[in-house]
Amino acid sequence: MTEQVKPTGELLLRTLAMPADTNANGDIFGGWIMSQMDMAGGLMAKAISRGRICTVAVNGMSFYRPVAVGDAVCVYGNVRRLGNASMEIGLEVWVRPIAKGTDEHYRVTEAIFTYVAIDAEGKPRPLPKS
Ligand SMILES: CC(=O)SCCNC(=O)CCNC(=O)[C@H](O)C(C)(C)COP(=O)(O)OP(=O)(O)OC[C@H]1O[C@@H](n2cnc3c(N)ncnc32)[C@H](O)[C@@H]1OP(=O)(O)O
Repeated sequence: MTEQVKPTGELLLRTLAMPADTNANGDIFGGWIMSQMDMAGGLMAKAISRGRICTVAVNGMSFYRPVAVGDAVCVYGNVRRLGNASMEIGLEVWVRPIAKGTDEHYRVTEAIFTYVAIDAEGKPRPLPKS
């Protein structure tokens, strides 16, 4: 893993890791983190496509460091590729362990999520031109 000093992309979502989101080790459950990423990327995909979307693929998912209860969890996104109906969005999760009272800010997870713009019948629709 290459240590990044700052996030890539736009801040899409900020939330707090809660006790209900822990796994058997007492750390935050990876599925919860993926869900936050999907929501954040989905927000960006909806804005780009100006309408309904669905998630079709998740690639290159890497978990670098654990997330603890009380951490501020921030999801950043950047557009990697726009196709006819599809959108590849690079997502990074960064943590601020605010409960520790430090200025630390580090990347814990990244992945590329692919979304497809769909119409009311769930069929792919072309992305708007501008
Ligand atoms: C919140 C949530 O959404 S949870 C996740 C739930 N997700 C779903 O229910 C999605 C289920 N999948 C589907 O309904 C269908 O696969 C659809 C509607 C997304 C796509 O239907 P398809 O018949 O595959 O459409 P088609 O072959 O025309 O592909 C449409 C676009 O999606 C892309 N695509 C489809 N499947 C994938 C995939 N697995 N990975 C990457 N891109 C994909 C295609 O490359 C194409 O991109 P382009 O238009 O930019 O060239």
